[in-house]
Amino acid sequence: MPNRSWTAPLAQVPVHAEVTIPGSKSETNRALILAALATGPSVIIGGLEARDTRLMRDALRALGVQITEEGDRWQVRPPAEFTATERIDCGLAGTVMRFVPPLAAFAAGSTTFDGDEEARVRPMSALLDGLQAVGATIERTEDGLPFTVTGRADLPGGVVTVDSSASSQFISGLLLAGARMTNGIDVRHEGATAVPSKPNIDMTVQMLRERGVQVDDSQENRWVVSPGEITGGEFVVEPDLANAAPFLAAAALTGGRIKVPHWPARSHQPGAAIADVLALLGADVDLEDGVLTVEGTDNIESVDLDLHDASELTPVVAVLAAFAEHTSHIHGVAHIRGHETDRLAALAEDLTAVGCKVQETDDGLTIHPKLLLSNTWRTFADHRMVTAGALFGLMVDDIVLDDVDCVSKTMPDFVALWEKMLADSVAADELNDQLGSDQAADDQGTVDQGAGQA
Ligand SMILES: O=C(O)C1=C[C@@H](OP(=O)(O)O)[C@@H](O)[C@H](O)C1
Ligand SMILES: C=C(OP(=O)(O)O)C(=O)O
Repeated sequence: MPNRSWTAPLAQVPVHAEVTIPGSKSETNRALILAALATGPSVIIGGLEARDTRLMRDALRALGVQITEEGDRWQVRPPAEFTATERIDCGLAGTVMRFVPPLAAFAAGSTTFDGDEEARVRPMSALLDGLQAVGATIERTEDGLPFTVTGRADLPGGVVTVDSSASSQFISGLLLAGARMTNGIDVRHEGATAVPSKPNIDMTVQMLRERGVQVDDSQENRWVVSPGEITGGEFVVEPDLANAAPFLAAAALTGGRIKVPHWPARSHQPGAAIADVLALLGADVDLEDGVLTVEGTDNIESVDLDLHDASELTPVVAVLAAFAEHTSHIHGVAHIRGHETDRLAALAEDLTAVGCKVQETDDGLTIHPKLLLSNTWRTFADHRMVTAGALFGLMVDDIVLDDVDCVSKTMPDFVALWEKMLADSVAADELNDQLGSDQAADDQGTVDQGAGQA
């Protein structure tokens, strides 16, 4: 399919809208995996409908799981035993390539995993080493896709030491399947740097505990999952807070106001950090009755931010930094060179093309804001480069994204939601003008009347 380009619309007025964000990719795909491993049926409510979760459902079905979608209620029936399948397509989904192989390791037979061309360079070896250590057989040529998993229903499990510096998903993948292993699993991280995206591991632990699994995470860099049953049940998915970020950032950038309903009071999604990050960047942020409101002020503050725990936010923060008065620094995100694309290189290229001065560091970016120009914004098959380009295009005319469809990885309705946000903002502005002129006419009437009475 040819790439579809899209000219990001300019903000005609400061944005002013309420935006309902679809379900979290990370929670949806964990809920599906855990429902597949459970001892009884589950219902997932509000799961994300997007490419990554479609690939996950297809992968699980191929391993023998029954899934039926009725609107936003998905019924999941686990199989008595997983069945091996010829090929599983991971697309570009980290959660599929890192969470599904441990399930294939319970199937007696061989399953080959492959994915998009861009997926073949994403790191995998820590997970594959870990799976070998717990008893699976892996055939592989490189540190990545494609590879073949040959499993057994009675996978022993046990102690596994992995270097998870490149992604938290290696640990999450092993933990999610650990309770089903004969001895459970005891995962330790030993590596050059701290595990990134730690809140995502906390999310894994919490979702396991909600399903009756015992997890000991009391020691740093060690997670112990006891063998036992994973219970089914009914589970509700939170909105995807990383996908809320570009909409909320639009308020900060245009001096407008965006409200996002159903914002969780507490969440293990790294995207929850957007509220604090936007406050640091100068916006007014308020959470009341489950609605997060971000209101832009006149300026974007420059920042010095460690995004190691919330690296999904890097593209949005980098774009905001391009509109600050002074230089900003982002660090702690070396591992995002292994995300959908090398995000540090991609952001440096796009921001340089539109006039900023950007330095890539080992683990981040230094962004000096400069004259901003129209240009092509390359998206590198990365959904977050689409949302970042849209954000940039609110302020600079004629920003053309070379491929917008890759946003379907986690938000197929992004363009519609973005354009609706802008249309609602124009409508709110016109209404405001109308109310303003009605009020002025009323005031004038009062003055005239008053004058007549005098
Ligand atoms: O477990 C998860 O659901 C995720 C973990 C993180 O990956 P890394 O640890 O590779 O950053 C995050 O960036 C990704 O979007 C989703
Ligand atoms: C890194 C991301 O995705 P994945 O789940 O494919 O790793 C992301 O969505 O920012």
